[in-house]
Order: sequence, then C-alpha cells, then structure tokens
Amino acid sequence: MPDPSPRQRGWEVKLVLWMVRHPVMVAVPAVIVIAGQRWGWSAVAVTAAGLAVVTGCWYRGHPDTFDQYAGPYLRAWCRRWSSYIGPRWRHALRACELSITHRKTREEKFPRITRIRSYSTTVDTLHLRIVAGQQEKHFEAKSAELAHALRVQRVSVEVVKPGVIGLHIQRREPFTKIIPAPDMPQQSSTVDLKRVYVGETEYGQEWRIPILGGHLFVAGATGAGKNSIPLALMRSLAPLIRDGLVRLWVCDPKLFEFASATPICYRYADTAQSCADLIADYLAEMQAVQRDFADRRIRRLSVSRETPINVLIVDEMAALMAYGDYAIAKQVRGHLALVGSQGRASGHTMIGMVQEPTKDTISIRDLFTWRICLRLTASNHVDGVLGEDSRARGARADEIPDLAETAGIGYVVRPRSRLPIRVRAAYVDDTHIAELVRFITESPQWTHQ
Ligand SMILES: Nc1ncnc2c1ncn2[C@@H]1O[C@H](COP(=O)(O)OP(=O)(O)OP(=O)(O)O)[C@@H](O)[C@H]1O
Repeated sequence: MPDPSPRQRGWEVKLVLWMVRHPVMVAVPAVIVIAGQRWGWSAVAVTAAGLAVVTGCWYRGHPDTFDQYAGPYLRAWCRRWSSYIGPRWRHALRACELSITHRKTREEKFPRITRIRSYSTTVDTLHLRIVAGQQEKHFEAKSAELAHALRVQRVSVEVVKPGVIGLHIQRREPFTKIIPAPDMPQQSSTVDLKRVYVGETEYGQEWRIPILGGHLFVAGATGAGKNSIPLALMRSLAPLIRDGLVRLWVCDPKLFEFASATPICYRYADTAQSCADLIADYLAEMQAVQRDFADRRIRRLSVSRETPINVLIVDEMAALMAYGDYAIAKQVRGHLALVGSQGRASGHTMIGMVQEPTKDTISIRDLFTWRICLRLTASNHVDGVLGEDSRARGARADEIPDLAETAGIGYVVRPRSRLPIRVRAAYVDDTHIAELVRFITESPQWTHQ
C-alpha cells in the first residue's frame, strides 16, 4: 500500500465517478435533450404527459400490481432525492460521528448509499458501503441519534455482506389500524405448517411463523396483546384442529383468556395443580410418541390423525414456574425443560407466554426456537428475549407506548441477518373465537373429544 498523499482526488474524477454510479441520472436528461432536438419539444412533452397518464391509470386501476412492482421503486426514487440527498445525508452522518476524516488531506469520507428501497410508505431500506475502519457496531451504537438527525422514528441495522450494511428506517408508525382476524382456511391441505399466518410485518407483508419443529416464546407486559398470537394461530390452523391433525393443550392459569375456546381444546386446565397435571400428561404423551417412533424407526413426523401435532399453550408461564407453589413450580420447570429440549421431532410444540421474561423467572427461556417481543417495561429484557444486541440493532420494544392502540405490536428477529422487524399480530376478539369454535365443533369431521 502506498503512503497516503496529502492531495485530494480531483473534482473532475469525482464527477466522472458520480456519473458512473448514477447512470439513470445521466441517461434520462441526455435522452430528453436528444429527443427534443430530433423530434421537437412538444413531442417530448406529449410523451411525458402520456407516461404520466399511464402511470396514474395503473396506480388508480390496479393497486395490487402497482404497489408490488412500481411503488417501491418510485417511492425509493423520490426519497433518494428528497430525504437521502447528499448534503442532508452527510450532515446527519457527521452529526452522529459516522464519517471518517482522512488523516492527511482532512477530506471527510461518508458511507455511500448504494441502494434504496421503499417497500411500504413507512419503511425505507438503505444499503450503505461503509468506509474502511467502520463496522455495523458503530451504526448500532448511534442508531438513536441517527433516527433523530434524520427525523424518523427508528433505525435498525443489519450486515448485508462484508463492507455493506443495511439501515432500515421507520419513518412513522406502520401499524395505525387493527389487523383483522385471520380467515379460517376450509381445507387442512392449504395450510403450510412452516408458514402459518399471524399478522403483518412493517413492510406490509404477511407475518407467518412455523408451528412445527420448534417452540415459540411470546414476551410482553400486561396488556401488550400476547394472546392475539396463539389465537391468530388457532384460527389459521382451524381446519387442522377440526380434522384432528392439531391438538391443543391449554394451560390458562388466569382463568380468562382461553376459556371460551375450551370446546376445541384437547385438554384445558386453569388452576396451578391442574396445569401441572396437564403438562405432566403432555410430557408422558410426548415420550410415548418418541418410544413409538423409535420402535418403528420413524425419524420424521408425518402429520396424521394417529400422529398429530400437539401444541401446548402455556399462558403466564412465570405464574406456574416461579411465583406459585414451590413443589408445583419445580415439577413444571422440569417437565417444560424436557418438552423444550426434546419435543421438536415428535411434533410437540410449546407456545409460552410471559410478562417478565427474565432468566430467573423463565429458566428455560433459551430452549425456545422462535421469539416474539411485544411491548416490555424494561429495556434490558429485550436482549434476553430476542438475543444479544437485538435492542441496539433496533428492537425498541420498551419504547412501544403503553396504549390500547399499540396492542399486538412487537418485534421478531430475521434469522439469517438478525435484523429486528416490527410486526403486529391480527386481533382475534370474542366473536372470532366463537366463530372458530362453531367452525370446528359444527363440522361432521370433528371427532376430537
Ligand atoms: N393484536 C391486537 N391488535 C389490537 N388490539 C389488541 C390486539 N391484541 C390485544 N389487543 C387489545 O389489547 C387488550 C389486551 O390484550 P391481551 O389480554 O391479549 O394482553 P396480554 O398481553 O395477554 O395481557 P395480560 O398479560 O395482562 O393478560 C385486549 O383486550 C385488546 O383490546
């Protein structure tokens, strides 16, 4: 490597590099000028007006295709030149100490935006080629300051590839409306067990989670809307419950949340002792299935009436595992640890809900494969639920306001990039539960109990 020169790169070289990086910004004016000189300016104006009319008709006439194919690019283009334009962008980065000054030339170097996408009206995704000497941790540490400097609500950070990071910029609250309860599919075969509908993501896409091959942990302060997650799953799985392919084992120590769904539960318990008994039976059933699989040399579950998926829903886990009677808590802790560590392959899935997700209250926290973090009261609980540094990367679950309008809003972490994504569960109220119970119990296939 040569020694750094005290001279800066020439302006004409910078201009050429800018033109190479922004070919569209060079090509469009060039085409307009050439076309204007060749066919006349009125022809250019008529063509431009025609294009605007066609785009307008597409926008108004076919929102589905427009929002999918054209919307993200057009919005991103507008944002590029309105929000992330050079001086404004550089000012924000400089204010947050996210630029690097060359030791000799004193030239400031800024991470360069290589890509912008606006998949929804509320969230922009930027790819940045960072300057040598920077890493994603610098951006994580400054994400709150950067959000203020850009006048947006939240900035999340992910690594895209070496030297390139992604910034996900939430401009305003994406969830201003309640997400309607999931439709109940008519046929079991139409439900993909690896992608069961629960709600929506901040990108305006469906939020789906697997129900087979792991366990689900839902953390949220009181009133955060934890129950909407298992209830939304129950509606999405309705035909499988009806056909005996999914069996629900529900521990409801609060005596309230799932009471109206009792008719469709395979087992239901609402006192500490009966919940402990239910969990003991669930474990015994799991071990019987495992023995049977071992005898028959079965290595993979094929879902059928004989070998259904067993879903154990434990509301308010801390009440059973930490706060209540010592002997019951000890038994429940041991049994749930076995379910958590061994239930995957035999189709024994656990959904645990908790208000205070500390390691002391929920000793088996790490056995859960998928985690959802709704509104929490303490910032240091967020990493405990979603994994190390999740809050720094943008999962600000403790900043979700404690309001009825924000119930069901939370974060999940994208498995590969570990990017926190804001999500909202669909809202299932008493009438939807009654409809679910009727759908299942009034069907001739219902032979569960
Ligand atoms: N997904 C949702 N969308 C909109 N509102 C919701 C949603 N889920 C719940 N709510 C509202 O928030 C209230 C509290 O929800 P819920 O009882 O599920 O919270 P919780 O987290 O289980 O609280 P607790 O632990 O105290 O039982 C509900 O009565 C409902 O009005």
